[in-house]
Amino acid sequence: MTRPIVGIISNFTLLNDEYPVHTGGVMNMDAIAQVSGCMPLLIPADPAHVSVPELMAQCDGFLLTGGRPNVHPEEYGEEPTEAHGDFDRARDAIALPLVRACVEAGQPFLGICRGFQEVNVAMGGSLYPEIRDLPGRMNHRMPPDGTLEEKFEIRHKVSLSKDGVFHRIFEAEEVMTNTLHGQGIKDAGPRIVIDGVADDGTPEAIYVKDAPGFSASVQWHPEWNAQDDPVSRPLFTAFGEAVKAFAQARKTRHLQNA
Ligand SMILES: N[C@@H](CCC(=O)NCCCC(=O)O)C(=O)O
Repeated sequence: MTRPIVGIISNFTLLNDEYPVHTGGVMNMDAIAQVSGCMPLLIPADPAHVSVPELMAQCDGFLLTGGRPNVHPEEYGEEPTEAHGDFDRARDAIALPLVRACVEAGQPFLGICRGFQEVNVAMGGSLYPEIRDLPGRMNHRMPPDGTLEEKFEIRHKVSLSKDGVFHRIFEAEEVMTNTLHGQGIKDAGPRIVIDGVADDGTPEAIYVKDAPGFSASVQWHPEWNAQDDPVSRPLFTAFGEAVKAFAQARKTRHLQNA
């Protein structure tokens, strides 16, 4: 039996500073294959290569991965400044309409870090360019130097809404997470529910109100140590179950209409 397919939204990278490639972290693939129980398929996030309807037809769910470049502020009605850093307009052009199409169709997605920010922007929200510059906020960026273990180290608490979506997934009202981001949610989109926050008030866990499918998204990186981490594992398991249910329902519909 074939596994349901999870499209992994890639990042544009210049290999050796010159050779253009679409990349996806192996830890994302491991999490989807080994914890969610689905087949990971790397998606070139560029409308020159793929369209949203094609992706929706071929994949059963999507992992909106982390990525260094920031969502372009024009997507939420602001002018770019130096503080906004680098962009990936091709990924914006695929990921943002893909989120809206998935919400509409009830197709599951899991947003991680940049992916979490994409979900908020796609649903009408905005972002701060650099949250460590805001009064009372801590630095959520990874240490600039050090090993991968040090960069992905568990660094802060996230408090979850009682009886909310994430409380039910984790069976806990507080979880400990890593943190590797500079931006953060400014205004939440009208249907974005902030279901988890860090101690400094930074939104960390969201979902889309009344979305018919799985839409949980997190500002941290659960793909790190996904098999063993007590927070990552239930999140990828819940996502996998949602993708399997969506794939099965779609198959049943196709058979009924054949
Ligand atoms: N650009 C955003 C999102 C940060 C993010 O996704 N970081 C992960 C980077 C992982 C990598 O380098 O591949 C921000 O800084 O807020």
